[in-house]
Amino acid sequence: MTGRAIDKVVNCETMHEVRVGVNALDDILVPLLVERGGYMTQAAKVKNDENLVYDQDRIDAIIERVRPQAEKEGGNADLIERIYRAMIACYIDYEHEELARMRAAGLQPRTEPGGNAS
Ligand SMILES: C=C(O[C@@H]1C=C(C(=O)O)C=C[C@H]1O)C(=O)O
Repeated sequence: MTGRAIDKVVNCETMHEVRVGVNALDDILVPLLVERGGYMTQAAKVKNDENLVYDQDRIDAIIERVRPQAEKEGGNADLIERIYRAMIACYIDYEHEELARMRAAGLQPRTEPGGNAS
C-alpha cells in the first residue's frame, strides 16, 4: 500500500518551492478534471432530460465516499467536501451546457417516462 497523500508533501523554504509542488500537482489534476468533464457529456446524453441533470442523491453519495477517502489520505474532510460541492456545481452547469449543445445539434427529448437515467 502506498503512503498517505499528506506525507508526500515536501517541506518548502521558499514560495518558488511551494509553486513548483503545486504546478506539478496541477499537471496531474487538469487532465483528470478534463476526463471527469467528459463523463458529464456522457451523462447529458444518457439522461437526455434537463430535469435529471441535478441529482441530490448522487451528490450526497459522492460526499459520503470522498470524506473518508480524504481522511485516509491524512487530509481535511471538510475542505475536500467544500471543494467537491463547488466542483460538482461547476460540472452540473457544464452538463446543462452540454445538453443544450446537443439539443441545438438536434437531440430530441426522450419521450419514455423514467427514461435512460439509470
Ligand atoms: C454526472 C451526474 O450529474 C450531476 C453531476 C455530478 C458530478 O459532478 O459528479 C453528480 C450529480 C449530478 O447532479 C450524475 O448524475 O451522476
